[in-house]
Amino acid sequence: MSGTVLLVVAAAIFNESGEILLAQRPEGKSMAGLWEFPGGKLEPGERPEEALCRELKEELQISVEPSALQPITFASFGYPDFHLLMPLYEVRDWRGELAGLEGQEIAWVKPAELASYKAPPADIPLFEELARRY
Ligand SMILES: Nc1nc2c([nH]c(=O)n2[C@@H]2O[C@H](COP(=O)(O)OP(=O)(O)OP(=O)(O)O)[C@@H](O)[C@H]2O)c(=O)[nH]1
Ligand SMILES: [Mg+2]
Repeated sequence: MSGTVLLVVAAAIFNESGEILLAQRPEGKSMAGLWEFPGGKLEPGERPEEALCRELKEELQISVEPSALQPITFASFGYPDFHLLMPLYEVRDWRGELAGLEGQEIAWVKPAELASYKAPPADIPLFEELARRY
């Protein structure tokens, strides 16, 4: 059994070619080097959509309207020290120049090629679902 439930919000950002953005977790964070969806934890009092828009601004410099977040699916995964609950939202519209602001590498990946990126275990079923759906 893992401990407390941690709510993390994440985005599948699609470009006009239908590729999805993955970001590489920076050195010094847990699971450094693995490829993941941009996003993060909620701050106290935040709504999930509000938190995701804030994270996308902080991590990628883009402005996204909460109304532009479309729910796709979610991850529910037991890590040794917490249980991750992570809704994944589709994002196709944003303002601003997209750039990795935390020194993270980014990649635009065709849905069918997601599986070749090394990712946190919680993300594997999400990669499979995206490859099926898009
Ligand atoms: N953002 C994000 N986090 C994920 C994914 N998959 C996954 O297991 N996680 C886990 O969710 C947790 C929180 O994510 P995070 O580190 O991005 O949180 P954060 O942006 O608030 O960063 P911080 O901890 O530096 O404040 C981490 O333990 C992370 O490993 C994913 O695809 N995207
Ligand atoms: Mg984050």
